Amino acid sequence: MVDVDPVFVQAPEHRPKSTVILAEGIPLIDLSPINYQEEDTTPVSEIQGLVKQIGSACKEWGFFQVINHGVPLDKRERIEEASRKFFALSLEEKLKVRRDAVNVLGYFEAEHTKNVRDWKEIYDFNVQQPTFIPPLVEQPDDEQNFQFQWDNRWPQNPPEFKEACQEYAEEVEKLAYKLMELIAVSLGLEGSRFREFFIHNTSNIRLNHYPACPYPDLALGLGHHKDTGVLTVLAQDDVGGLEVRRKSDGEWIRVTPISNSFIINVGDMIQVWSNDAYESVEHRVMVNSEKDRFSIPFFLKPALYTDVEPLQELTNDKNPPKYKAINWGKFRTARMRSNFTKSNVENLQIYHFKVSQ
Ligand SMILES: O=C(O)CCC(=O)C(=O)O
Ligand SMILES: [Fe+2]
Repeated sequence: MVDVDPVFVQAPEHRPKSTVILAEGIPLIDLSPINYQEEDTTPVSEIQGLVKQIGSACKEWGFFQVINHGVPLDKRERIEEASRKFFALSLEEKLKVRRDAVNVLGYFEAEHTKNVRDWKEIYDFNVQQPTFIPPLVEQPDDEQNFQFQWDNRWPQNPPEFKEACQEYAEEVEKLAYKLMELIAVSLGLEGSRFREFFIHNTSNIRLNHYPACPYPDLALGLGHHKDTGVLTVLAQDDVGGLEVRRKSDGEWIRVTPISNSFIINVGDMIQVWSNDAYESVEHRVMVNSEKDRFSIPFFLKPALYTDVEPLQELTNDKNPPKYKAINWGKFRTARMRSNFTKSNVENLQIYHFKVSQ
């Protein structure tokens, strides 16, 4: 045990507990009502029921699982297979598409969450290409290295990788937009209220590989964090290890894998838009000493130029805006930087934008 690299070691209060509480309470929502072939055949009452379920899941948990979601299983299996093949390549091969401080997309094996290194390797690609970076996003430290767009870095192997990724992205993105419509309605807004923010979206998909770990009681696959984007649609395999911090009592709850389901979680930007009506929730990933684990989150994110602030319709004299506007591009860039090093400074969080009341 003494030879574990200290960069991976979690502070005692963040280490896994020996007892696991299973997530019986996490809402399981059947999305069949939005997946009728002909739209007008869906009874209104079913949609209303669904909206209600989504609204209370977002309020009480910030986390829920969905089934009958409309994403074809063959597309999901294809990207899962491509991901396994990619991570099985030699490190040298994977490093050919490694991300760096300038281009944020590609392979990365040294990610830190809250300044502790995660026991995982990842591959990121953006759904919409190219991603143009407006000049206001960041003052480059070094003009020559400043990029005006982020490009996906596709590996040569496995040969079907790019196509598998793109086909899956198209489907999972549709699901994310449907969920956003339901969320909008559940907040009393027009279903299309959020659409404008995603015209030049920066949504991305991440392939996560958590190798079996000899120190599962000291390290985490992914340290506790909240997702910064708008909404996450996560495909996890059958190994398990994801834990969510229950809002009601702060306990860490294990999310039991359900085959062909997705885990949905509210991100920081919904929290800001909804003026804290729906809050993003902390989660983390355990590793184990026997099995590798794979997961594939889709992160719905707005355009870089978006100023995210509490929506006017959701604030009033009695419920004044709790946040100042957050420029998504600046926020995202600041967070990206902090992923590169183990520093002692906390990275940028939405509460730094809280209006003092
Ligand atoms: O691997 C998982 O189950 C969760 C991944 C996650 O939370 C993330 O990548 O932000
Ligand atoms: Fe996450």
